Amino acid sequence: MRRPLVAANWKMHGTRESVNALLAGLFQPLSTDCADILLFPAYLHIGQVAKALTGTTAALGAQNCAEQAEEGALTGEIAPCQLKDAGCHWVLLGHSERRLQLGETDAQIVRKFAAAQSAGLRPLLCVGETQSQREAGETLKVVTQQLSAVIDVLGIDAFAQAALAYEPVWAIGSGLSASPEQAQEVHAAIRTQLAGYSAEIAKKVRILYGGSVKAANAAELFAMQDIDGGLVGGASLNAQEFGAICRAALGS
Ligand SMILES: O=C[C@H](O)COP(=O)(O)O
Repeated sequence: MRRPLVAANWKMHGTRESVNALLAGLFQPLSTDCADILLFPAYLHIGQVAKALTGTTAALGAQNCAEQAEEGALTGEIAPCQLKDAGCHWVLLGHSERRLQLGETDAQIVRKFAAAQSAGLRPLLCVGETQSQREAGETLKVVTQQLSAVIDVLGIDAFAQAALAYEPVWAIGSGLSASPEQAQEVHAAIRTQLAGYSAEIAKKVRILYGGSVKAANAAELFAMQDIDGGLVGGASLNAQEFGAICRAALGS
């Protein structure tokens, strides 16, 4: 049985003050044993969130990292070893906003994945198709290619400590979630692809769904066999809403 994981991606949101208010509102979900909870604040707020999470079981992650594990002369970048030092356990990689708006390639994502792991961070790799790819019937092809890009270079063992998030681009921030059946179809395909390399890893790896997850739809999404939790954007900026999503994971 896979323990549910609910992750909050705060993206480029928040001030020191609003982050403190959000953390205060999250005190109850963070201290209730309903799911593994993971917060991805903006880089600037990592220290502040790390301090607030002391004594809770919640984990901390960064939304991105540099392509090399160690520090060096690379202006404006943040090395995985620095994230680890700041208290991060996880790093989000391959989010569609980075792939599509910043031109991040599979090759870069693979280098970040390797760098993160060698610094002791666990990657949460995002995959997902655009609206036009879905309409062209290319959903499974796109998602399996994004996953293969990592497995082909780093091998299946790279997923022993990692997690995946299926995030259909058309569902992100749109209010239009994939239906539980649409999401389950892709999650099952991802697990089957992993099982082609290692049945053990396929069984263990958590595959989160992301894309307009809210309190109102979380329970039905998390009830699906291969959906092991959520990667929550907008709704994670509201403590009550995110708390309800975490509680929904308890019933899954
Ligand atoms: O990383 C989170 C996803 O992009 C989902 O965002 P959303 O919940 O605002 O649709």
